[in-house]
Amino acid sequence: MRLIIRQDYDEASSYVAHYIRERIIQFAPTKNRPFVLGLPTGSTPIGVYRKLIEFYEAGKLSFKHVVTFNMDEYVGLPRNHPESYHTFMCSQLFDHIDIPKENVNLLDGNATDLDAECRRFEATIANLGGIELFFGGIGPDGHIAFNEPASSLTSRTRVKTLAYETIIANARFFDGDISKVPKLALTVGVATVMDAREVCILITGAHKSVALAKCIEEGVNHLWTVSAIQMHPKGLIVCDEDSTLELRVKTVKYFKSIEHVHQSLIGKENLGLQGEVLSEDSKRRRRSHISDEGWSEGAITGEGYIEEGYHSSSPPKRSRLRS
Ligand SMILES: N[C@@H]1[C@@H](O)[C@H](O)[C@@H](COP(=O)(O)O)O[C@@H]1O
Repeated sequence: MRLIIRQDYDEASSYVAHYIRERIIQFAPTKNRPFVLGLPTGSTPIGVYRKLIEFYEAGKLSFKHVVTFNMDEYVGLPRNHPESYHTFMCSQLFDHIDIPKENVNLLDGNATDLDAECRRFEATIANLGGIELFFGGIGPDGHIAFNEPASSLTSRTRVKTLAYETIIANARFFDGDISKVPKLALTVGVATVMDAREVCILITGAHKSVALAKCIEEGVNHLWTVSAIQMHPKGLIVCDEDSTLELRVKTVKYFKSIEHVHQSLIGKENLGLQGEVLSEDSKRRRRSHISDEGWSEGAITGEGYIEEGYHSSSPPKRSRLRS
């Protein structure tokens, strides 16, 4: 798993928006081979959506061949209610980009058969060959989508009763009135998110620092459902400085040092270890390694070696460098 730490909310959001843009462009989607993107709601992704709209307006990104799946939706809230996730997604993103309406998938919280609606959603994802990149946020209790504490880590899309903490947290969107917050939601499961080929979670603010620490420094735990990302082969968490408050200094330094090496390799991506110009094939293999989970198995930089995240001047015992 990679942890990218940025100074504040804006910088972290910008990082994620660039990441999504890059992935879509690299994928080169077409009508028959669309890029399938999972998306969250909440206040956290707003900065990312703003940036994606900017890319679209500047002609730097098109969503014509992007298919989206949203993580969750309240049960029983009219589709056009100002706080429905449907309304949120249209006003924050879909109304401002060139995504075809038929490419947008949101759970219907007013379906007469909610279980059938959840099965339909999973089947639609499967028919498209799965989700390429799932972008998500978390609640302060470490829940992902509406997978509240103690949700099964193998869960799929289903109806969920909201935790009292989540109802309180979301009351801010309902005039601060807990009684107005729906108590049920449809949500993708933890496994639905983890099945995506890449998962990118944005975590910002001091109020999420305990959840971030549980997710990074402790084991996979159903009480902090986002911690399932530890089992993902391509998991990325992007956070701001405030959210790192509960992390150990060593943990923060470790991930920052990995990123430092990563950056220096990207900057030197045309050169081999001895300064030789790399073949296209080597560059491609190196790029795929660079975009991988990290460098903890011992990677080499121009400045020296890094083993398990710490700089050293002697070579690692087991180098996994591929170019
Ligand atoms: N179901 C959503 C989650 O998907 C979201 O991650 C969370 C955090 O919201 P915010 O980004 O506003 O903190 O809110 C809700 O619970």
